[in-house]
Amino acid sequence: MDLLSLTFRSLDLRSNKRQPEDFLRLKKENVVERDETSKQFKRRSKQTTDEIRSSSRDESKQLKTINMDEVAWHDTVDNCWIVIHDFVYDCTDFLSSHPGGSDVILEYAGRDATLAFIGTGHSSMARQSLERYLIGELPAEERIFRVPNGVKLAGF
Ligand code: HEM
Repeated sequence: MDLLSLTFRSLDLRSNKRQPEDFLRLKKENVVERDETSKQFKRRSKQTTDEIRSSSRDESKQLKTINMDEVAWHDTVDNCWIVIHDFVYDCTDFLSSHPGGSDVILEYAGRDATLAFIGTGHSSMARQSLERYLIGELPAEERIFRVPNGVKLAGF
C-alpha cells in the first residue's frame, strides 16, 4: 500500500460524525419540519453546504473539465493553478493577497493542495472565498474525493 492510500485510509477511520462545517457535504439531509399552516409535518431537504456553494455559482456556465496534466502546466507565480477537493482553482491573482503568503500556495502550484489547505485550518470564510477562483473540476476518473452521488472520503 502506498503512502497516499495510507493517508486516505487513516482519514477514513476518523469519526464519521458530521461536523457543522463539513466542506464536502454533498448528500441532502432529510429533515422533518412542521408546516404551521396545515399543522402537518412534512419532509423537506435541508440546504447543504454544497448547494450553497453551487447556488452562488453561475449555473448556466458548465464547469469545465480539466485534467491533472493540464493543471501541471500552470505552476508559476504568474500562472498558478491548484486543485482542492477535485476542483481546479486559478489563484494567480490571489497570490499576493493571500494572508498566509504566496510561497505556501506556490509550493502546490500545478498540483493537488487539498491536504495542505485542510491541514492549515482555513476558516469557513477562506473556504467560501475559494469559489471566486474556481475554473473547473477534474474528470471523474482522476478524482480522489468526490464520486457522482457523494464523497469518497468523509470526515473533512
Ligand atoms: C486559493 C486557495 C486559498 C485561499 C482562497 C486561501 C485563503 C486564506 C485565507 C482567507 C486565510 C486567512 C485565514 C483564514 O480565514 O482562514 C488564509 C490563511 C492561510 N493560508 Fe490560505 N488560502 C488558499 C490556499 C492555501 C494553501 C494551498 C496553503 C498551503 C499551505 C495555505 C496556507 C495558509 C496559511 C499557512 C495561512 C495562515 C496565515 C497566518 O495565520 O498567518 N493557503 N488562507
